[in-house]
Amino acid sequence: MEKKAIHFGGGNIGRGFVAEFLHAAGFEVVFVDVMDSIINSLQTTKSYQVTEVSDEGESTKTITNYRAINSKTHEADVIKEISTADVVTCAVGPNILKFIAPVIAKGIDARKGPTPLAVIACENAIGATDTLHGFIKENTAQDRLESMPDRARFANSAIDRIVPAQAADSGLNVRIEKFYEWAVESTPFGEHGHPDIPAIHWVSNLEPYIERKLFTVNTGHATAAYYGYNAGKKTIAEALHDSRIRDIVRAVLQETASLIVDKHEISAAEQQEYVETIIARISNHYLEDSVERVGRAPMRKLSRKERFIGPAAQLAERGGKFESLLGSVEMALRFQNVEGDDESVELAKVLKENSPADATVQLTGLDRDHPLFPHVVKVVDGVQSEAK
Ligand SMILES: NC(=O)c1ccc[n+]([C@@H]2O[C@H](COP(=O)([O-])OP(=O)(O)OC[C@H]3O[C@@H](n4cnc5c(N)ncnc54)[C@H](O)[C@@H]3O)[C@@H](O)[C@H]2O)c1
Ligand SMILES: O=P(O)(O)OC[C@@H](O)[C@@H](O)[C@H](O)[C@H](O)CO
Repeated sequence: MEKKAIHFGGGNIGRGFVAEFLHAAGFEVVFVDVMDSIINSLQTTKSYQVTEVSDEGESTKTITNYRAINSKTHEADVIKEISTADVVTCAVGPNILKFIAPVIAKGIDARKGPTPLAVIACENAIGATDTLHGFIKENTAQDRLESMPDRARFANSAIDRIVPAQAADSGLNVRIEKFYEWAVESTPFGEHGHPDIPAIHWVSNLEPYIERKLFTVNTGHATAAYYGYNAGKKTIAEALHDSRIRDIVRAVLQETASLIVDKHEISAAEQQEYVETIIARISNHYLEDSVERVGRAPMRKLSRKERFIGPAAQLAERGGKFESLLGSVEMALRFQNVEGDDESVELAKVLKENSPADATVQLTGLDRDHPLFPHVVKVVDGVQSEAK
């Protein structure tokens, strides 16, 4: 029988990464989304194209064998599909996980087969599948919790591929970079074994992969985005073309590299090579990735486990250097009232209505007695003072 994957989020990474590799692995993909326009296009178009763009030219793959369901209007259909699926993935954004959990919980509860469903959240966040699992448990009857591992297994992942916002006239087609990395925990599947998806690199300990990815790719990317935005640059490539910003990105990545090397079994030389690859990737001008997309949701990006405060807090605890990361935090705090970005509006409000210390607690989740706390308060105070 054909294998079936249910994928929540028919957006950029959903169509341009997850579905591509599920399709290549022989899965039928059922997209679930709440946006009518995406669902309608997926339902009426039998194929779309994923085009890799780089200095070496372009290469295109055609994706077929998918269906699409709107979970807003057809929840019962989604539950039925999950009850007979092999895999559930999602790429909806970390803040949306709580909204997709109830329908996944119902689908899992309705399962009868001998093999548990594999649930893999593909979001830029540490422990995103654990977070989703927590919400699914909250939406499952108490007397069904103990037997849930018979029906579903949950594996965290680290996912890396730059998929910028797509041109308005591109339809379902996606232009992306060639590079990709998809690491997923293998241990949760136990005796059942993990699903057969060749693009996935199965690992027993995900922490080095997700920390290295989030604190290098995303820290560097977001630093370029916020410095670029504040300097009037349009794209990440344009920001990195500015030697001042490029040097700052390098300085920030030197700080996070010291943490990665110190904490994980990754040598300084290997990390340096990784950093160079990342700088080359995010400088890819064929992608036309806007500073607004990469800087989106600044409150999420300033939160405790995220790309700036996450490594800076660990460095502060270990007596390491974090001054350049504080510069990125300052630039992120200035990403206010950006059109189309609700969090940037909320950020401006939090900064306006709170004392520096209270705003720091609210935005970063740092404890007041954490060694990083006074340093961030100073930065917050500085940004608040400019607005007065
Ligand atoms: N774009 C990238 O380069 C990239 C790379 C790696 C990881 N990611 C991560 O993937 C996730 C998605 O990013 P994206 O760039 O594809 O964003 P996107 O906005 O293009 O796609 C998100 C999709 O989720 C859908 N959605 C929202 N609420 C939903 C709900 N309740 N149920 C079902 N679908 C819902 C949206 O309609 C949209 O189609 C984020 O966590 C992001 O950090 C993105
Ligand atoms: O998706 P976000 O908002 O967490 O971060 C924006 C970009 O840095 C991100 O989407 C990258 O393009 C991606 O993580 C590359 O793998």
